[in-house]
Amino acid sequence: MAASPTAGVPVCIDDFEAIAKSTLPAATWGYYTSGANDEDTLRDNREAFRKYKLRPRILRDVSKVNTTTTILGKKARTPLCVAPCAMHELAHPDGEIGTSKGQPIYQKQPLFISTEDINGSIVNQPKMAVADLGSVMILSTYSTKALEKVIAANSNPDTHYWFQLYVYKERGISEKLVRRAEAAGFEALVLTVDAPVLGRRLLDARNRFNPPPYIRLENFIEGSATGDGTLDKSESETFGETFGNRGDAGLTWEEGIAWLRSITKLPIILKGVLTAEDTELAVKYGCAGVIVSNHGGRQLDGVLATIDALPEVVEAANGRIEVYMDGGVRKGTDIIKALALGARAVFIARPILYGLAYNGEAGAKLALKILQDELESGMALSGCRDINDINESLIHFPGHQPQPRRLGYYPSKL
Ligand SMILES: Cc1cc2nc3c(=O)[nH]c(=O)nc-3n(C[C@H](O)[C@H](O)[C@H](O)COP(=O)(O)O)c2cc1C
Ligand SMILES: CCCCC(=O)C(=O)O
Repeated sequence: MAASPTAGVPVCIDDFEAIAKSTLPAATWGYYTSGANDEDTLRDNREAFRKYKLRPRILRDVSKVNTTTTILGKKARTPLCVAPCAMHELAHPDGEIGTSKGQPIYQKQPLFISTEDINGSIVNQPKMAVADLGSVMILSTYSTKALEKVIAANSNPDTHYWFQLYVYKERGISEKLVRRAEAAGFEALVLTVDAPVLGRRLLDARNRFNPPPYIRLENFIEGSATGDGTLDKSESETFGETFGNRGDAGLTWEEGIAWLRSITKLPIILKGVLTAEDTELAVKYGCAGVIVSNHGGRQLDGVLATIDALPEVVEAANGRIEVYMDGGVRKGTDIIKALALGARAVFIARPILYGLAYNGEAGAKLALKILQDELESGMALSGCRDINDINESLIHFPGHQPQPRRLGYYPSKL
């Protein structure tokens, strides 16, 4: 874990986290940071990356590194994407619009953050001499800015918006959200399937976490400028209770996925797949992709870290659908390891919230820029010019090809 920032300006994601911890109200910090129960999975998500070591190649021309790829067949300028997170306004009034506008722009050159940047200019005013960069942002059903506003705030055609969906017992609520997402220009629906009930988050229970009154779940505000939904939360319910009372824990492959497919032509991505068996079913039920995710350790505690579950899912998908991952990604080399193990794209959640908490839109931009810079420098240092150069041969893991050589293996004359 990196030390906390010395001059107050974050230079890595752990710095943002340390600042968020000391500045956010305790209950918000608790909601953002915590996992379920003992938080074993929360910890494992990060720790597991360390087991996979890199096998860099040398003396390849890496004077230019290109992170362009395709996601669901559409051009993306980087495989670094934004996962859905409820209530960005808890971090900063810019909310999801700040995240959205923060996403497409980053400074293409120089590759590394300069002293000048560290001294502040990029923090307060991200440089505009930048190449626009686009990838995917998934907007949560529980966003604090209405879905129409978030998509309208972006002008970069290379940025793709997907809408994350929870299915409610009152299907009409979910159907309305689907219709609005379609009309607004969202390109895919991300159905979160690891939360039939809410995980037991002890910190939230102790804090009796409830968003402050100024927080509006704009996708549900009836009669607002853009919202026409009907899910309003009663005063006495906590956020978690609302979720438990309205969400449909009875959802199944046969009925639920078939229902969703029957009401939309948008591609459906399942978020929260951890096994080969469910990957096979996702293919069978016509899903376009799966996100290997354990909800950032917030749902079932004790499941595999996502980087450990990824190879099984990639193997089962066998190129038939795209496989993405999220969970514990905090460094450029984490992204490289996930891509090397077969992820098409990688999503981040808490780093964005910490970026927003630091400085709104500019903070979200800075967090993304740091990760993108780390991805590019990591690729250069591994001898990868192109995303397609990142493959399994970059990974060393005990039991994984190539096998580690035991001491004494080499002939003594060498
Ligand atoms: C505060 C918070 C809110 C979240 N809200 C949602 C949500 O509304 N929908 C969803 O599918 N996942 C949600 N997630 C899960 C993330 O999309 C993602 O799976 C996970 O946090 C990734 O791990 P990371 O935070 O380590 O990057 C949330 C996560 C956090 C931390
Ligand atoms: C109340 C749950 C919705 C947001 C969410 O998915 C999370 O907090 O993890």
